[in-house]
Amino acid sequence: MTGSTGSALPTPTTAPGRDGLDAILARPGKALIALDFDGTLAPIVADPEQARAHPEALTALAALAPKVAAVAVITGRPAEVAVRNGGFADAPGLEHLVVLGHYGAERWDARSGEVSAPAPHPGVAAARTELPELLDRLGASQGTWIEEKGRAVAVHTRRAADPQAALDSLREPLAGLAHRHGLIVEPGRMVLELRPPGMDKGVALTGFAREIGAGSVLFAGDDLGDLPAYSAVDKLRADGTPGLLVCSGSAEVTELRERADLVVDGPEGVVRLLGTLAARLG
Ligand SMILES: O=P(O)(O)OC[C@H]1O[C@H](O[C@H]2O[C@H](CO)[C@@H](O)[C@H](O)[C@H]2O)[C@H](O)[C@@H](O)[C@@H]1O
Repeated sequence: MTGSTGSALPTPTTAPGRDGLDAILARPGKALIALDFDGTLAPIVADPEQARAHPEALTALAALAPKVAAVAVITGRPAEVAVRNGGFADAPGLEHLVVLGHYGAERWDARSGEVSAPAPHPGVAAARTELPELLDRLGASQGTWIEEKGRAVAVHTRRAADPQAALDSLREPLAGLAHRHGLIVEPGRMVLELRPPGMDKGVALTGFAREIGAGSVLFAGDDLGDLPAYSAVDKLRADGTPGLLVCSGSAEVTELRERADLVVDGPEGVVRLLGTLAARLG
């Protein structure tokens, strides 16, 4: 499913994907370009605090944004963290950017510079309190650590000697903890996040596409938390809105590759695609 890269626009490998790209090219002013952050716009690193947008990302986004209906970042990160690590605040050309954080529960608008969000779920505080003792009791692998996310709490294993084994050993106990406090577990790349139910990137993407009256949608992601957005694009397509599913390819996650219309080479490939699309839209 890998499309060609370089200065020519790659050709999606599926018919719906080709229709999606054709629709974006035919009526760019109706196109929504929606992008995940970590692993898609920002290369994966061991310390999430150090994750930054690819050096060419802002240039590509700023070139594309004025030519399409909207550009949105849809991320599991708190919105303000994605804005900070992405360098999105006050970025020239991105005056209308929207960042939907916490899988869409939070929203930052570049126009106002403000974040709107619902009241915190009480289960998050309760789970947070129990989590360190639970990890101790389980003898969690060295390198396992807790990320405080405000509206959620996440357990990372990327720094463990065997990250996948460390992650797998925590799945059941963390599912139990989440369940006791009315939360869900969001699995990701060497991370298990305990977060409130009721929102996902698919709901977020569909809502924003409706809000702006999108006539076509491009969504790019790399991780399991992006699958609901893939399903949302499938549904939009079934309902008559063309869409293009882009996978920011990695060796860690294969599920998106199988459903994507176009697989590119990680954030480098995503940024190249965005830049090429902007150039093509002239
Ligand atoms: O929805 P996303 O924008 O993809 O955010 C998902 C999670 O991203 C972060 O974790 C991931 O990136 C880290 C930095 O590269 C990496 O160390 C970690 O292994 C990845 O899972 C973030 O820390 C999580 O809170 C986000 O939910």
